Amino acid sequence: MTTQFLIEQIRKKESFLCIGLDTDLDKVPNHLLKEEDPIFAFNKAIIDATHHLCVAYKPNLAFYEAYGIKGWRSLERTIEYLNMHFPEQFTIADAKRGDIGNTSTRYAKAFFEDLGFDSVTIAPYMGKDSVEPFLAFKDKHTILLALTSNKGAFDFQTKMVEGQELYKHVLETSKTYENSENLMYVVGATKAEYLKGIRSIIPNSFLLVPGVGAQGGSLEEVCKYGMTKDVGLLINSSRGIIYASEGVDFAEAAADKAKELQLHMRLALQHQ
Ligand SMILES: O=C(O)c1cc(=O)[nH]c(=O)n1[C@@H]1O[C@H](COP(=O)(O)O)[C@@H](O)[C@H]1O
Repeated sequence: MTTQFLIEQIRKKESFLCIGLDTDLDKVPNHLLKEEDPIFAFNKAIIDATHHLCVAYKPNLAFYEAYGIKGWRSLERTIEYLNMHFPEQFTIADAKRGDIGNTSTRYAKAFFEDLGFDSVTIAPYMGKDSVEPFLAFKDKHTILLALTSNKGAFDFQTKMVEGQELYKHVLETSKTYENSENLMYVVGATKAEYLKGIRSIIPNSFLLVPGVGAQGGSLEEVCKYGMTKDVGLLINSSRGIIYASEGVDFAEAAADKAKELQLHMRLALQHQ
């Protein structure tokens, strides 16, 4: 998907919501456990109930890999379902990969070609030759971890290196990579106060912003400091939406939560 198409979808739907499909069999409603593929049945119901309110879905690979080959099959069915029925949705494989060049190329093929995702999350720690193989794919997006939402972000990411925080080096250095126009960045909603500084380095890039809802980040603050003229934000919520109810009404409850966020986003877009 091109960035331009994503921007058009955001304008059309008045939403920059990304729904995280962190599907956990300990949390899905009991009646679904009788299904042949309960993870896919859950994801399908969530997608059917929410697709008009969001522009992106982000399955987190850990939740699928935890169930071995069955989990991988559920992931495959989920991305196939999205690509076939909702091709306007931007899809993110939240895999947090990155390795030496020839290995990164294989990861890129797995997520972009075999599974058919639009984007993948990547850890920047191994540097240029670990990131560029992902960037080589046209109309595919590499979402680099910049400043993450968790407490551990302060262990390394905010440490001063040669007079500047490490995450700022990640932003600046990655701009010099080949095909850097295919980069997006992760910035946690819990770190909204850093967004002004981040925007001074990457004024236009899209940011994937997790951490609203269950982790306590503020949607309003993220919009205030992170929004660009082309919006430039995808705000993710996973647990806060998909586990809004444990009962048979789980998909409707998820849609209600998604709608709440979308209404805030509509307001933010109107006041842009
Ligand atoms: O890359 C991510 O998506 C990510 C980066 C980050 O800094 N923090 C973060 O929470 N995430 C992911 O975003 C999702 C957040 O889920 P909730 O806290 O349930 O909304 C999880 O899948 C996390 O793995």
